[in-house]
Amino acid sequence: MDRKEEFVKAVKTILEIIGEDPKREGLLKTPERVYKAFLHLTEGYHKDPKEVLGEALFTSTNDEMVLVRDIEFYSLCEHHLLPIIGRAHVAYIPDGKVVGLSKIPRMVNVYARRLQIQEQMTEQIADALMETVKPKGVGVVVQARHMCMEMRGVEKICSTTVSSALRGIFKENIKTREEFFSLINAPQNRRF
Ligand SMILES: Nc1nc2c(ncn2[C@@H]2O[C@H](COP(=O)(O)OP(=O)(O)OP(=O)(O)O)[C@@H](O)[C@H]2O)c(=O)[nH]1
Ligand SMILES: [Zn+2]
Repeated sequence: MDRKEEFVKAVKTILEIIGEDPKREGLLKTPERVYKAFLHLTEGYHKDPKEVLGEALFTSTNDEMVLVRDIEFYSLCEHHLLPIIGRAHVAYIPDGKVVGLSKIPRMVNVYARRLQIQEQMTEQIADALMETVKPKGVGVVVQARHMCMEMRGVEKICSTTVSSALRGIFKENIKTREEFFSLINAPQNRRF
């Protein structure tokens, strides 16, 4: 049996255990659909985030803060395999090199499309940027809703979890940190 067949068999078993009939018409193709969906939702395991960033590095004399905010993402929590839906705000101060802007959301996606806990994902994003672009510093804030806290468990549908990771000058310099948080929160920086 190949891996796909094993997956399909496992989903059929799950359907039976929850009281469903995997042979009923509406469910016939479900195990295969779930297989395809999970391959997509976890495709980040087969991609190297640092390679993604490394594809577009440009020499630059700019040394002011660059912020890509409101990067929406979908992930899965590693405890319950339920969705984490959120936004990441990623900033850095260049030190001789800037990265192609689109590569930042691409890198966020690579980490999001794995089984995650929010704090780990936040740190991974910061570290990948530090190691690849080698800037003066990095700031990352992630805001997310955890379906395992909304649809089940504690059932708090209004709670948002906020996590941050600061590196280099963002950690050392209070003014840089303040600039970062005010840029994230400034209403005029909301989408126009
Ligand atoms: N720190 C952290 N915890 C998370 C994240 N996603 C889910 N969790 C938590 O992981 C914990 C797992 O706790 P357990 O007691 O082992 O599992 P559980 O019985 O399903 O817990 P409840 O959700 O409280 O019902 C829960 O408190 C979840 O809220 C995350 O991204 N970061
Ligand atoms: Zn969970």
